[in-house]
Amino acid sequence: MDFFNYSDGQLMAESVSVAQAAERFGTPCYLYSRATIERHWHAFSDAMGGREHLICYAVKANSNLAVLNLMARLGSGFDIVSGGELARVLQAGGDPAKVVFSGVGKTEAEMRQALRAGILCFNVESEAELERLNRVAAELGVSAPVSLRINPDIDANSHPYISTGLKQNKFGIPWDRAVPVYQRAAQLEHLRVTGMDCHIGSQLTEARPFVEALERLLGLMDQLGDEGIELEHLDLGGGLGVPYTDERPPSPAEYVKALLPSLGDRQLKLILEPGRAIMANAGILVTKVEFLKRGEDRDFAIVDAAMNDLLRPSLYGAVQPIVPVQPRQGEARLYDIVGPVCETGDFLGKERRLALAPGDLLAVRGAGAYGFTMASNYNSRPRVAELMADGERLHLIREREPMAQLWQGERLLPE
Ligand SMILES: Cc1ncc(COP(=O)(O)O)c(C=O)c1O
Ligand SMILES: N[C@@H](CCCC[NH3+])C(=O)O
Repeated sequence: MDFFNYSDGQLMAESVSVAQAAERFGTPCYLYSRATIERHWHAFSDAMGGREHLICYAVKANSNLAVLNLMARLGSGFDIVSGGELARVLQAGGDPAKVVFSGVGKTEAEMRQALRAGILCFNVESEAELERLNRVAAELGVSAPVSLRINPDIDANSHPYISTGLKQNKFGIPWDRAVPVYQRAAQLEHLRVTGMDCHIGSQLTEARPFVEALERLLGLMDQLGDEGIELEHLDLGGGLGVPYTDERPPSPAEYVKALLPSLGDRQLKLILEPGRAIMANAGILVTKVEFLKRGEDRDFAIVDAAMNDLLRPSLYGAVQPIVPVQPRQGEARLYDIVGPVCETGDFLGKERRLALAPGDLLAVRGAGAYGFTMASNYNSRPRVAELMADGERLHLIREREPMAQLWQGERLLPE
């Protein structure tokens, strides 16, 4: 459920006309809906009933400061994967005590930064990382809160690039090493073992793999309990899918409800790290048709947005709906919707049946997650503006990059 609907033949973002937003701030632009973001966040939180929990929004999905600030105002925690994401969270007013730090390659500098900020815990992904974290914490004279990311070897049935919980993936500590690594962690003087973590993949469309992972982790926790290692929290990661087209994933409420029975009355805080499920359908990418071109066996609609603005179709073959902002009468034809970037793989959608004329506006739906955050300057294209609708109000939350920013920091060689 989102707040992008048609009214009087016009696509609206809440009560804001998308066409007027494009007129005012130009295209391409990302346009988000505050009400949708808040609704999705609450859907997770409300389904928890009385259970102790923390929603740690996955910053990588959309890290605009205005988005992070909305999360902070809701009381959200954050899942980060870099020092840059931590800096953004702090800049946006997020609470460092609600930050979990994931990722396989944390540098010493990032560890220092996070220890100084006082984050909730490090989701440690390898034995070498554990040793490094202990050393860095010792240098600072502090104790680092640690949760081990366990790779439960579970098939998420998602795209191979975004499945993370199989033993051939680079993520997490192998299932069969979990107990000895916990024992090692418990011995290290500058670590405090607080939790267990996993993240099995992204865009999962069924609850079953999550429940399986949860049960595997709970079994492991019981084993650790026998060894005298008691944990305070269990972090099940993110990964709940969204309906882009005809996928039918469980809703956040159905997903949380599927998890709760396995937890029973254990005194354990449940952490979730949703990104896509909160943001994907809270945003659209608005783009203008520059040219229509008749091809041999298909037509092309050449639009002003490209793979550098929204990479998912090119990278994963992801299919996201593309709809007219002001639907017109007339003959609908089959179009490949392509951008101006010099790559054959530069497309936003293939074989879409649309009635189009040059100058028309299109909206790519489901673009609020992994849209702007994966954007690049390829072909020296400035990154686009980001807007947020809030009821009848429209806010510019990131300016379109000025040309000069393209070469900011670059230097010529001396004569
Ligand atoms: C460790 C971790 N947590 C959370 C997420 C968020 O995933 P999603 O956006 O699928 O909810 C990801 C990305 O897949 C991740 O790698
Ligand atoms: N970027 C991916 C998801 C990867 C999630 C990051 N762990 C996507 O757009 O679907």
